[in-house]
Amino acid sequence: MRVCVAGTGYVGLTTGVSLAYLGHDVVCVDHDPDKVESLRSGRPPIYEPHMDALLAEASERLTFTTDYAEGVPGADVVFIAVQTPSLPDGNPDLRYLRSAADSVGRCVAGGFTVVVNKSTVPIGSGNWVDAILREAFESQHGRRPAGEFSVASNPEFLREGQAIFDTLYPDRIVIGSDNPRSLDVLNRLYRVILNQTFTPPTFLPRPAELGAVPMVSTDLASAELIKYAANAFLATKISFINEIGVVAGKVGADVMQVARGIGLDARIGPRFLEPGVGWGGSCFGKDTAALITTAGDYHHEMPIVSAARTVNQQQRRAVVDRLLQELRILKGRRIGLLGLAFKPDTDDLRDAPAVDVARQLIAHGARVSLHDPVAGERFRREQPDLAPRLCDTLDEVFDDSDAVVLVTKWSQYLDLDWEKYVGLMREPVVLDGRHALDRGRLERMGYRYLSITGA
Ligand SMILES: NC(=O)c1ccc[n+]([C@@H]2O[C@H](COP(=O)([O-])OP(=O)(O)OC[C@H]3O[C@@H](n4cnc5c(N)ncnc54)[C@H](O)[C@@H]3O)[C@@H](O)[C@H]2O)c1
Ligand SMILES: O=c1ccn([C@@H]2O[C@H](COP(=O)(O)OP(=O)(O)O[C@H]3O[C@H](CO)[C@@H](O)[C@H](O)[C@H]3O)[C@@H](O)[C@H]2O)c(=O)[nH]1
Repeated sequence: MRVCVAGTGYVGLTTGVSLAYLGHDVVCVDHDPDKVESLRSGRPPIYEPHMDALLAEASERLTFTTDYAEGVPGADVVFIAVQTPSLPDGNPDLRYLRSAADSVGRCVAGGFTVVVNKSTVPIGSGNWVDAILREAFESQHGRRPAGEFSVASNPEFLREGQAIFDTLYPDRIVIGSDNPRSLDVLNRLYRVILNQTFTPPTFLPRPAELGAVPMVSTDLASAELIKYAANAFLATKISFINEIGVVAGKVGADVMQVARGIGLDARIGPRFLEPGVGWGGSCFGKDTAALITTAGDYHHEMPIVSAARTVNQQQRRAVVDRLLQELRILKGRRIGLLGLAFKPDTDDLRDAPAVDVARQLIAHGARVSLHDPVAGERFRREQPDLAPRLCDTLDEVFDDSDAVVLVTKWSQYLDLDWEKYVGLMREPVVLDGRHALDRGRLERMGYRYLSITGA
């Protein structure tokens, strides 16, 4: 099938490259000429495991361009996957979506095209995008559209760092549409994923337990709400275990044992119960804010989701409080932060807890040194005022430091030769912000091990 994808960020690029790998002809459009240039020469502008390999495998069926006219006319499906970041009032900024929909509406021609919102968009955006497409079509063609396109919602659930895995082996595919023809087109587009009949890439084998992938076919508003509800639930689950972690610290219980003990209950499940510094990233903060704002439009408060956000902010402050408790004075102290990306296996720094924690420590007068195995280059661009604190080597981070904090659970930090560094520190304090290090082992090496929950 012929596919066009607007936006080549984490979602758009993953969608475009994966669909090309699966045999579709894909044109990816981005308004940023630097990204397009980089992709044309086979270099993904983002760090995502396996992306360069899949890009190379799918390159024959992939085109990158800044021009919608190269991809939209004659496409069976056009995905809109542009960013929808938060405005200060919590509403998503829809200007990129508006602009993309306008460009698509002007170019759509020939046959029937399903225009799919893959961006996470407020409830009702399907209708809004439909109206923009119609206006743009009319201004371009001088007549009203007569069934050339239909809008559908196909929310994305991929996790950064596992984006290609999640696309090829999703837990489910959700389609919101009231048009049977659109449903049929999207069913055909996704058939090989739904039935798992494609040949997996050698570097990403199919999980043994995976059967057919369920498809949830529903109306536009329900599909849009499914996306927000999923993210709000996951964010709340993490905040819940973090809140339990605080109580565990006070009563002398081990939150990891508690997480295991509740997670074995099939009704609760073991995933997303890892306590620590809390969630960050481009989605949970933005999407919980948008959900609360949407509910507010209907004069409804969302106390559970609001509390999940409050707890998450408290977790970031808890890092500083724990260091204050241990070191008493932070002024002049040298504190190293291990990990800047909001999670391992990505270079994404959006709403990264490390950035918040670094700024809080600096406000307390600490001298902060920062390290990340992958996100350093992006950090220099996006946080220029903090960039001078970035260290190229771990020796620099540990050298003469009063404490180091594990903020991001990169495997490089878990597998570190910790013994080598203990002698470099002025005070051998390790604050394990992810409950991921081996306390006994570190203590035997001479470290003073602290966890974020107070133990
Ligand atoms: N990142 C994730 O893990 C994730 C997962 C699920 C859903 N989402 C949602 O998907 C959407 C995209 O997120 P992302 O992280 O991929 O964003 P991103 O910022 O990484 O990428 C967006 C891309 O769109 C391009 N763009 C912006 N306006 C454009 C236009 N008018 N025409 C063409 N290109 C344009 C930008 O240059 C950029 O390359 C958001 O709504 C997000 O909430 C993200
Ligand atoms: O038990 C856990 C699990 C995660 N996190 C943190 O939560 C954040 C988000 O992690 P994750 O969900 O793995 O990453 P994202 O790439 O942000 O993916 C989320 O957000 C995407 C964007 O909407 C959705 O598509 C995904 O389904 C959803 O998991 C990160 O800071 C993690 O460190 C924890 O603190 N504890």
